[in-house]
Amino acid sequence: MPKTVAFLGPEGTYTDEACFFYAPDEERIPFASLGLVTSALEEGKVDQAVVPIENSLGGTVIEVVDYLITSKNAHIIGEILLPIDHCLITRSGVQLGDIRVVMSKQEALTQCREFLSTELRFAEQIPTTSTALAVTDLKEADDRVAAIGPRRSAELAGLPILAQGIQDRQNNVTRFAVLSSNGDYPVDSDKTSIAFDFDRPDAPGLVYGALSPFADRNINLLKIESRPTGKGMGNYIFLLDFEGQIDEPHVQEAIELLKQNTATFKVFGTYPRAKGLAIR
Ligand SMILES: O=C(O)C(=O)C[C@]1(C(=O)O)C=C[C@@H](O)C=C1
Repeated sequence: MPKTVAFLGPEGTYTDEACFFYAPDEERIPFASLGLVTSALEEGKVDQAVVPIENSLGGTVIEVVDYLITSKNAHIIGEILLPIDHCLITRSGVQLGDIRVVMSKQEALTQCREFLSTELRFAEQIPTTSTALAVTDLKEADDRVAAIGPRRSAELAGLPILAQGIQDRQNNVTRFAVLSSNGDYPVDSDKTSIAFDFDRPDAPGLVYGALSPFADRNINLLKIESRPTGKGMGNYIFLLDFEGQIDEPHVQEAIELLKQNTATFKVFGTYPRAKGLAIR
């Protein structure tokens, strides 16, 4: 039986493309928002989900990282790096000077900040649940409205592209995570993502002390960031990506030492690191 894989719809989103790249032969199911995608996984309605987690211009997709922090079921089992090339899409016959409103997912608006602030500086920006939804909504909108989305979403909607490559940098890439509710990890895993917070008040050397067991064992850290815990100003949970599989002895040693100072400790997943960009 094919697996069911949830993704952020409708058809034509960047996540649709990443999901197709990951699971061309599985049953791919679109959901109307990221919240609905993660709930479907959490409630066991689908086997897996593909979600955007980080962009090279805009940084973390906060909604997804906050879901991973609280989820009881989700594990990262893979990642996909997709080049992101944004198009300005309109109804037919519309010129740049006609546009008063630009709709897209907030992440896409953020990635096109320079274009929007120079070419469309007086246009109102309206966030939508996905880029492709903004594009399909154009069909019911008037000529003053434009959308930012992938070329494929314009093709699917039969709408013209007024400008392409409007993101602030040409080498714009989004990292997507493949999430599973099954705890098994892929055999060829070589990257691990964890989260932790400290069991003691802030003090000099706290983060240094937590990370030094990784440096001492030659474990390459790939990413570190913090998110507020919500328990008050100055309370953070740290998110760490590093090279290595969770059950390698030197990784286990570093984690055991780290855990001596943590209140919360969670493994988001151990999975194969993306070897290159997903080719279209
Ligand atoms: O709206 C989409 O098309 C998506 O797939 C979501 C998303 C995101 O949230 O990061 C994915 C890639 C781009 O960075 C912009 C939007």
